[in-house]
Amino acid sequence: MSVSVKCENLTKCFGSLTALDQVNLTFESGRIIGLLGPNGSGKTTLIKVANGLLVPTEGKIELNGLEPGTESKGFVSYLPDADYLPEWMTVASLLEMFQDFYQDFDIVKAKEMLVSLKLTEDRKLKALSKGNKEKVQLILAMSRKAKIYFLDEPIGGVDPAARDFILNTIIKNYSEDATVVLSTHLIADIERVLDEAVFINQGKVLFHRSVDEIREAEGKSVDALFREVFRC
Ligand SMILES: Nc1ncnc2c1ncn2[C@@H]1O[C@H](COP(=O)(O)OP(=O)(O)OP(=O)(O)O)[C@@H](O)[C@H]1O
Repeated sequence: MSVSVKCENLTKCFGSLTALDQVNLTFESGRIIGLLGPNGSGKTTLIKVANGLLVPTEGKIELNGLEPGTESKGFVSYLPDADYLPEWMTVASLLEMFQDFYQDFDIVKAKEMLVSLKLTEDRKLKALSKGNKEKVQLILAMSRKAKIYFLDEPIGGVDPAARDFILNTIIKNYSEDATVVLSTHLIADIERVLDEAVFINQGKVLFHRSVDEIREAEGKSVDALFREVFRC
């Protein structure tokens, strides 16, 4: 295993608001890590900084030793939390676009996943329901043979019946030396696939532990611990 994501004193301020506050984290390859925290805790901000959409105010993040930029985009697959693809494009044309953009895009795998989720290629994105649009976006992100995946709320809008398929897709489709960092509020659904959990609150890391260790030491699930730590 090698270090694939490293944050050193990573800080991001929006005016007087500190969205990320001196974050120090190290993620190794081959791990699936859940970024868990209440609304507004800084999860999306961290993922955006990692993907070069936001610039740190202080500190840095490195992806396989590189700061986010053109080179890192070649091996980092990013699923944003909001719709980001042109709505007028059909699923088929999106597959072609990804194939043109990313050398590591596996179109055969993407097509197989579309069939499994009963999605057809001829429809325009704008004609799809919210959940089906999310499925298409996730399929595109997971069909890259990337080294690092950042998935911001990958199953937020997806119906419970499809969630298991999608989680299995995530597990099945990432290679053993890749790293998956995902943010979610659906901890109970997702924790079975997680190796590690980062609890984050008001931009600060509360802890970063292995999921097995949490279960053994605390005698409860990650979901139960989350509810306890962040009880309103
Ligand atoms: N572009 C921005 N301008 C100003 N403030 C911002 C901006 N983006 C995020 N914030 C603020 O930064 C903080 C962290 O937001 P972020 O979206 O990272 O939280 P989150 O943990 O992803 O939340 P959620 O679970 O609700 O998606 C919040 O207080 C948010 O209002």
